[in-house]
Amino acid sequence: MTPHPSSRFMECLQYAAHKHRDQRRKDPAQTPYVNHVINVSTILAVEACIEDEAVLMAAILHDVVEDTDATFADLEALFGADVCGLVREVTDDKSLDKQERKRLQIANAAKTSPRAKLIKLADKLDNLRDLLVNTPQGWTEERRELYFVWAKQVVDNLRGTNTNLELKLDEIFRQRGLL
Ligand SMILES: Nc1nc2c(ncn2[C@@H]2O[C@H](COP(=O)(O)OP(=O)(O)O)[C@@H](OP(=O)(O)OP(=O)(O)O)[C@H]2O)c(=O)[nH]1
Ligand SMILES: [Mn+2]
Repeated sequence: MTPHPSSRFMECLQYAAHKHRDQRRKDPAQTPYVNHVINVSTILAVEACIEDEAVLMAAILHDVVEDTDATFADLEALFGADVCGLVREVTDDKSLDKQERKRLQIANAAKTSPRAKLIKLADKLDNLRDLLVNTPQGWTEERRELYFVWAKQVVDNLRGTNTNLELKLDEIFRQRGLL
């Protein structure tokens, strides 16, 4: 039988597309935000060969609490405690100021579970691939460069999780002279 996406997975896609519907990425083309979360889940399925469905679902939902009116209670009711817990692990606390959130991403990366680390690696890979070709609107060259430096500090605390993803991230860091 041909494998097919589960109805749970399809509902995740539909939910994320709906919640992020008015949000755009910061690239000059103002790509719909949902493209990013689809990229992250696709990186995990295709490039990291992850078959753990809760991880692929949490990748689709990874920015939905941070960036929309969705709550963890919503995710738990709709998609269950496992998926919700993974999203919780990769969600920044938006009540903190930006500098503190950036510092905590580095510090908390090491304490994250291996399944949530996969999502974080794929998230950074997609953001960095985008930054190689685009400067987000309103960013200076210096800010773009500092994002690569910061992302490497986060990734350094996620290592030992997935060889494929780490090799691809390292290729980018090498290209930028950081490795
Ligand atoms: N590269 C890139 N990033 C974009 C774009 N549009 C939005 N972003 C988001 O911007 C964040 C980086 O910008 P910052 O100024 O450092 O952070 P902030 O948005 O949280 O204030 C990334 O979040 P992050 O905290 O690193 O990860 P996450 O929020 O995606 O988990 C990324 O998801 C885009 O067009 N290109
Ligand atoms: Mn993201």
